[in-house]
Amino acid sequence: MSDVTTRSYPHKKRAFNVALTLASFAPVSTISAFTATRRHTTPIKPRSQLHASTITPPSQTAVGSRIRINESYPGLKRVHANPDVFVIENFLDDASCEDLIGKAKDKGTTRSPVAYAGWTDDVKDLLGLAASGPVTWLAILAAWYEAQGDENASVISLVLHSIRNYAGLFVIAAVLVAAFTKFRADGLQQLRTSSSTTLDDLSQLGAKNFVSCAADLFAPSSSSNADLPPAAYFEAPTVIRYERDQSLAPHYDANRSADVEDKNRGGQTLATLIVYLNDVQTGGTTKFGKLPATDDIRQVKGESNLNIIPRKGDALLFFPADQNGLFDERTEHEGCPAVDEKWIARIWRHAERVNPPFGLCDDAIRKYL
Ligand SMILES: O=C(O)CCC(=O)C(=O)O
Ligand SMILES: [Fe+2]
Repeated sequence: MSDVTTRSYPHKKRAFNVALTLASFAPVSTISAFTATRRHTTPIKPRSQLHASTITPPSQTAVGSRIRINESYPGLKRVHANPDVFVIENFLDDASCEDLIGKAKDKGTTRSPVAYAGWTDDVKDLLGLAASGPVTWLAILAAWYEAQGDENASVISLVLHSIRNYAGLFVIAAVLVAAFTKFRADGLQQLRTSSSTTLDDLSQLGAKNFVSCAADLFAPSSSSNADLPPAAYFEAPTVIRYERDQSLAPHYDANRSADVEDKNRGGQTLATLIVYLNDVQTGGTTKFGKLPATDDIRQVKGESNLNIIPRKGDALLFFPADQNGLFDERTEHEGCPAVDEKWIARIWRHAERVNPPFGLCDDAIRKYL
């Protein structure tokens, strides 16, 4: 069932598929699940994508190959193999990093959204459960109770009363399910405390350079569809600011299954590209709780998990799902609590074209890239 992304958070389970992906989250997102506004989640894919979990993670099915990238991209360094995680040294120059921060400040950042991806499935499941079980039995029971003491009660009137009761109880169940879903979404929002904004104006230096470098990096994976430029698969860059103590809880950027919500934004998230926009001395590392430490200089020392220290201009690249969209459990990651202020910019590369308002518009891609 659902994932809450920034996109999906791990404590999730199918029985109540109430779970965070973004999600990321996603991602997920102005709880994008409840609004039609642009999501600059994670989500918390959400997608998605920090759930209370009684949940046993599903057994890992064989994850296939990731999408192809330009393996000779300058500065590309693998810090984990299978699943592949790369850092890319000096991916963006200082001027681009500063421009991204400046434009995000000018536009203003708002609380980062967490997408409760899969909420439609949850609502369907919960309503189905209520309708087939308690609502039916309560309706019949209430009709039977009403018939007590009425000598003229017939089977037909019992059936009619049951139907009437069923309709009333179903409406009550629907209201309760809606309230529960809203409560759940509000809870997930606590998992991501940063603020963010999307920058889709490719006439701006930072956004243009970020998208154009990302397009070079992902060029080989779009060569199968020559009509679509690599940037057509991107969500518009999201700039995220973490102030002291702000964080993003462990989550997945892909969704286990949130097909309805994912449709408008290019389907599954196949790659996450994060650029650190400032140097961070303390806190704010990006940690992969299921992967071992690396010997790279950006690794937090004395830590047993892969945990990357933000360095201005460096990028981090990983693949939340394989090239066929199969969710990769091993890529769970988190933005550890900030001590120094931390700024990042993120692009999610989806499985299919991402149309505006989530993606970039074709004219701008043609004109600026
Ligand atoms: O802040 C970080 O280091 C990670 C951000 C992230 O995972 C996301 O935006 O989905
Ligand atoms: Fe993420």
